[in-house]
Amino acid sequence: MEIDQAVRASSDRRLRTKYDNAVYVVQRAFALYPFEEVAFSFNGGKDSTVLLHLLRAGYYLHESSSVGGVEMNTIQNCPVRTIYFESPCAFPEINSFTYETVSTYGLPLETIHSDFKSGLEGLLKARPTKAIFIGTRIGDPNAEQFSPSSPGWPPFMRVNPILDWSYRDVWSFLLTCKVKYCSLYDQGYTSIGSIYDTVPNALLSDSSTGKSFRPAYMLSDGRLERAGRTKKTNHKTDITSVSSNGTNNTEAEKVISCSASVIVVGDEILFGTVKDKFGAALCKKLHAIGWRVSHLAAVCNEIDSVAEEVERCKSTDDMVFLFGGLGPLHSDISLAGVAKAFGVRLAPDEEFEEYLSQLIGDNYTGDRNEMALLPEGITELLHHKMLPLPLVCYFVLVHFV
Ligand SMILES: Cc1cc2nc3c(=O)[nH]c(=O)nc-3n(C[C@H](O)[C@H](O)[C@H](O)COP(=O)(O)O)c2cc1C
Ligand SMILES: Nc1ncnc2c1ncn2[C@@H]1O[C@H](COP(=O)(O)OP(=O)(O)OP(=O)(O)O)[C@@H](O)[C@H]1O
Repeated sequence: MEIDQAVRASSDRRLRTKYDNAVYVVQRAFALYPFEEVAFSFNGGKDSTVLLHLLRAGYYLHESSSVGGVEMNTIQNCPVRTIYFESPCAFPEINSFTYETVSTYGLPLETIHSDFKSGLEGLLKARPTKAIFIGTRIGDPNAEQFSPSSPGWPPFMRVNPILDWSYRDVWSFLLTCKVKYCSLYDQGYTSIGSIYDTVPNALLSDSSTGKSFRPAYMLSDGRLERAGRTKKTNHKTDITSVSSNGTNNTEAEKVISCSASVIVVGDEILFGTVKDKFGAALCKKLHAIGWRVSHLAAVCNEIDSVAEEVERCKSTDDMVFLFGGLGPLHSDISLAGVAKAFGVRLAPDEEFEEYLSQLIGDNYTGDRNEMALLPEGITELLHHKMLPLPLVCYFVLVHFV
């Protein structure tokens, strides 16, 4: 199978590890659910293009293991039910790439002309669908690749084989496997939304002409992948600009008008096995410096719960303090929740990963399981890097609001 061969022949150890883990997730899903009850959510974007080829590789390996490898070399396609939410605001290049790819790989396509939630409700009513492959990436090594749809959504399992892939991983895969991708990426688009909210990424602007853009794979800092997306507007008045009657605030008034909310994340708080002392102490401190704390909430270790709470608080308060759920465990999902609330992606700190790989030597591949093998001093260092959520929140606030 050409995808598998290309990755195996590559000298990029990190890519091979990411690929093996992702294909394993695909194979697990094919083993767990009846094939006709699995769907693939495909939109012609780079992440879903990666996913398509991982599905082909996973399906090939799954089928060859179930029939003893006989004649399976001929399987090039993965006839998985494919769903595309086609929007009138989609780029024509995205539409044509999607339809061309569907035809090249013989994917049975179901086009849906409504929003995700109601489209999925209709889909599940029309045909039993237990699991849906999605090309979401959140760059969080602790994230769950199998995650049930959120409360309030129709019930299915979201299967996210590339959840922990970085921007660089996506491009190493597409370029190593030499597969076709949508032409917009060669024109400087790095993440594609609708025609109304997406432009080429200015960081790829060709400085000599100022007119053309370099290809998406040349973006060196994957954290800026969404720089070509117009930011969601924050309807809350900027506290440093004007007061409610339109006049400029004095410095003192600005401080007094600040409001905050405090979110503590942790199942143990909700189970009542641990008492939260930090929240109360923080409220006291804030009150002492003239801030109004409008809300103190405890939420469970779930990305969507954290995201919903942050979303709610950030639209009403000037500052949101959040703590808990920041360690290296699977249950530590706060960073992913904050990122989701801001509509941004967590990106692995590739500079730090490189530093780690120099410390550990050639054996480091970026696999999260290797964390357990790290010498104590480095684990501690890593811990320090992951701990200061207030700083991370600050970073998210400063850069994305
Ligand atoms: C097949 C599919 C399933 C989804 N399931 C959920 C879900 O269970 N809960 C949720 O909050 N959003 C769900 N979404 C919405 C996505 O999380 C996300 O908001 C959407 O892909 C837009 O992402 P973007 O802002 O990166 O373009 C789903 C989307 C798709 C295509
Ligand atoms: N309109 C859609 N139809 C079907 N699936 C979709 C649609 N929009 C998003 N998805 C699913 O959600 C995943 C994540 O979407 P996202 O926009 O983050 O990535 P992408 O479109 O693949 O790449 P890019 O970030 O470059 O736009 C997709 O890979 C796909 O599985």
